[in-house]
Amino acid sequence: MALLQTFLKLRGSAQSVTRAWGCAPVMVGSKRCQHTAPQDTCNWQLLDDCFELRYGGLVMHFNYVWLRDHCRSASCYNSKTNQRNLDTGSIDLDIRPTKTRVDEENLFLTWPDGHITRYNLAWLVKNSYEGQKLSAIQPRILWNSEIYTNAKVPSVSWEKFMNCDEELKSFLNNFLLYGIAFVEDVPATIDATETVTKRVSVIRETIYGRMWSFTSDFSRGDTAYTKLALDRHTDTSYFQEPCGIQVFHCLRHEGTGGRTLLVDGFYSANKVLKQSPENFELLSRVPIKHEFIETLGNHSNHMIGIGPVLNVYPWNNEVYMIRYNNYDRAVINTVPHSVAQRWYVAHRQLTDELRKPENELWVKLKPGKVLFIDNWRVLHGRESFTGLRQLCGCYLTRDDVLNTARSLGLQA
Ligand SMILES: C[N+](C)(C)CCCC[C@H](N)C(=O)O
Ligand SMILES: O=C(O)CCC(=O)C(=O)O
Ligand SMILES: [Fe+2]
Repeated sequence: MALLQTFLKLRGSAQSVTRAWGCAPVMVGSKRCQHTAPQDTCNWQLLDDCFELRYGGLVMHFNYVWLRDHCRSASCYNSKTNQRNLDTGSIDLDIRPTKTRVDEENLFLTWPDGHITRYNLAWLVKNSYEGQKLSAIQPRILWNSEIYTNAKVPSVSWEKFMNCDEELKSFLNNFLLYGIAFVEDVPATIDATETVTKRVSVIRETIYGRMWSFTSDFSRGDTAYTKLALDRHTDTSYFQEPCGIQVFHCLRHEGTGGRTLLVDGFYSANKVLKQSPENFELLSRVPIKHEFIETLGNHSNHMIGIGPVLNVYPWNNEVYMIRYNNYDRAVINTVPHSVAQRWYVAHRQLTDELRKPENELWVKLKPGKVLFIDNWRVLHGRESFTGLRQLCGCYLTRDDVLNTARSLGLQA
């Protein structure tokens, strides 16, 4: 199936991408000049408000302050620490190069004070707005139940996972591609769950604790602590920064039901984008509130998170986080009545997609099987159950998981 081989990314229609600081496409004026590099593959011209470079099949536009600001010379940039030395505040905002030259691999710009900046052309391709737009920040395989099942994503086993970096890498690679990943044969204890988790990254302590373990004892003021079914949702939508990763390990269940539901939120978001860019836009622009109010026993918490259902990178409309929890969604008072109806229509379309049976992946968590969920992408839920059921786990900080992935050479 083509979908399996393709790394899909979510991208908006061209008109919904706003370019606040675009360059003027046509140029008149005395500074206009055209040059061709020796091997004829690189063309450039100094336009009035930007430098235009044609190279590597791309037409790129660079702001002049940007070109001064990103100088990688030793006095402007510390390549040992990868930090900028140059004081951006001291650049003349009307700066223009006094001399421009291109050889096979480099662009040389001489600035009014005589300083020379050398840019490798391939570096410019990679770091230009136009070049960046071509590649997704995060390659992903969007899935419904059939796609995920057919992919036969291998689980890793505890022994190997703990001892072999290649296993950790392939686990993280699958996690980044699909938003879920499993480790099998983990001892059914909170301690072992913590150990397996710490192999991936840093635990995020929250109002629920660091490592948590819960049963249906209603010890906290939330439906999770009951035997009731829970429809698909993301957790901690009421945090300004919802938790990046959720870890689940079912330590015991003597009873029926209690299966876990997983749905790829980005797959559904992509369907909305394809069918109705206007609805996608509403879900990515209109901010709404989620809230957790707890007054139970000695727990007193009031959390509020505000943001759109679909969080997208503004420069390419790639979705990076879905915030979807109908239980915890607060009173909508951030939306004028003229938008409310359209927002509900858009929300309904997303809900209909998320609820399609073919998008549902059901798994029964058993002792030994630890599930990692990308809580910014994959929704989880559960079937109602009977009997004693104990689930333990924790949340992870997202930055640190991505950091581990990058340190192993993965794109994240
Ligand atoms: C996972 N753990 C049981 C600790 C907390 C559950 C939090 C549930 C909450 N309604 C939410 O969606 O964030
Ligand atoms: O009980 C479960 O399987 C999951 C409940 C839930 O949604 C949660 O704890 O976040
Ligand atoms: Fe949850």
